[in-house]
Amino acid sequence: MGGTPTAALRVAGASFSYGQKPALEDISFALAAGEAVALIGPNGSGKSTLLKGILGLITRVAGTVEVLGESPAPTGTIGYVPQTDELDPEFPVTLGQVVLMGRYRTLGWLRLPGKRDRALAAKALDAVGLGHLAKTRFGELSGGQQQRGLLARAIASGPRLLLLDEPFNGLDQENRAALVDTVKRLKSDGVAVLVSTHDLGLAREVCEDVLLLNGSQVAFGPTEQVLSLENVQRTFKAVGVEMDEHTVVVPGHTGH
Ligand SMILES: Nc1ncnc2c1ncn2[C@@H]1O[C@H](COP(=O)(O)OP(=O)(O)OP(=O)(O)O)[C@@H](O)[C@H]1O
Repeated sequence: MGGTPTAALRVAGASFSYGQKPALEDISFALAAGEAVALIGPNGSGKSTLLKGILGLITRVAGTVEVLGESPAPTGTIGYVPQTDELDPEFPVTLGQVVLMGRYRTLGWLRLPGKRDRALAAKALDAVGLGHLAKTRFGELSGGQQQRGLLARAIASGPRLLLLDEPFNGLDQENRAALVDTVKRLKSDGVAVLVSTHDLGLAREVCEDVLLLNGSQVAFGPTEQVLSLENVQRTFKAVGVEMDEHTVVVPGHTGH
């Protein structure tokens, strides 16, 4: 038969807008099953906008977005982990209940979660190494544990494409290592991962490709090739930008 295999995600000439002028313009890239793409750009460059645009939460004013060759995405195929600072810290539920919520979309409104749903939620929580905290109130967990809990919620829904919005911000070494491990395992199970991050180490460690953004696409391609100092300087539009193993250092830029 031959031909190009269907990408988990294919974005072509896509622009997204909150109102008058597009917030993000002319994005084109593809992501295969079992692979990961890192989205890298300064604050306000459009990383969250792209993830929300792929989810259909923000208006696409040009181009196409296909998930598993279909548009709109087939129901239940995308998992999404937002930034934790978008959460209500008083969320009055346990970690186990948060993860079980990952099953609701698959279930639809009329069925209550059954034994299989509970087993899948427990398995997802174990996958992020937090099975022992299932009964802890979500708001009492550390930021890193909450982030891992939200990842478990997304995993419980059985996604083929996982969108992660800066999951590594402010994580200690233990939580970071646990997240890296989980992402690697998901990839080996065939899940495609699109992750926005300021962590160049993460991009190098788990992402085959990098998409550099600043209101529009600066570059896309294999990680080592695209993450050059010249490209990163163009993306951050700053003279004197330096890179070390993990971060982009921009003079006068506070980052997160
Ligand atoms: N709800 C909104 N309404 C209008 N404009 C918005 C909204 N959210 C974001 N924007 C604008 O869209 C552009 C891209 O923002 P976005 O949040 O996607 O960037 P980001 O790269 O995710 O930033 P950060 O690293 O700070 O999370 C910015 O110019 C921002 O001001």
